[in-house]
Amino acid sequence: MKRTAIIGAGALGQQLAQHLRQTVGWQVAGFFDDWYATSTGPEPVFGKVADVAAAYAAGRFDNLLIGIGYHHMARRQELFEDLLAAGLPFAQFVHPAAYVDVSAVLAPGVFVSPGCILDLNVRLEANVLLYTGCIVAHDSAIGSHTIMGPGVRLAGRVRIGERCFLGVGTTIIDSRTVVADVRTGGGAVLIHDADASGTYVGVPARRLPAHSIAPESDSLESC
Ligand SMILES: CC(=O)SCCNC(=O)CCNC(=O)[C@H](O)C(C)(C)COP(=O)(O)OP(=O)(O)OC[C@H]1O[C@@H](n2cnc3c(N)ncnc32)[C@H](O)[C@@H]1OP(=O)(O)O
Repeated sequence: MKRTAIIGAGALGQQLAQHLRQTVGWQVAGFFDDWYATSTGPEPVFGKVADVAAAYAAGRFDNLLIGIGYHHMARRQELFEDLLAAGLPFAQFVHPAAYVDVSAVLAPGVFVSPGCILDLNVRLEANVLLYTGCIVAHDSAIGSHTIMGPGVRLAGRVRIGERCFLGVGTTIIDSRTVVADVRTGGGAVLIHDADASGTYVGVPARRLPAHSIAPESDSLESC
């Protein structure tokens, strides 16, 4: 049994932990968090992010997952890359209630929630997180650190860039490309390429002017 530590003891970290706790062969060792000194779950907060390497050397956990959510995409990437470069091993979690075709390729740090379906030749790059019930059809590829909200649906041959957040229920038709740093609103339907970073909403999706977007929060709290 591998003991997994989670970076981030807030809402997302607790959701990831709950899936691990209920999955045979997985155990939550504890959390690392620069803000929270305690966890709402049964496992301890071992310390801050700066303490991860020492705790690993001391044998307190076997591998890591990132529980930093869509309000902090740059931090999500930075932490993953720094810890990987420091030689920390990342887990790769696929919930037993997900279907993943044997041809799918999943990179380190990937998290696939219950109810997801990944079809033929799907590729998830490093640190991708799929919330519950996402469908990724054949030959689609999702870039590093990207998060897909509940019930996102990608048709075949869709390409998603790095650090994207696809809001709940987003649908993207086949063969479309989404560049890096795109965010979509809940229920957005992309029928064209998203060829500029920014926020896309509606049916069919339109890109919002930059001034109408709320700034990201400072807190690491994020679902
Ligand atoms: C497990 C989990 O919970 S994971 C998290 C899941 N959560 C989500 O998926 C949330 C997705 N977020 C949204 O949909 C948000 O509305 C965002 C990010 C698109 C925009 O949020 P904000 O920056 O606060 O923008 P704001 O609410 O001011 O809306 C800006 C404009 O976009 C429109 N708009 C916002 N969201 C949507 C939407 N989902 N669909 C259609 N139009 C939308 C607004 O009507 C407004 O239009 P206007 O300028 O013509 O009046």
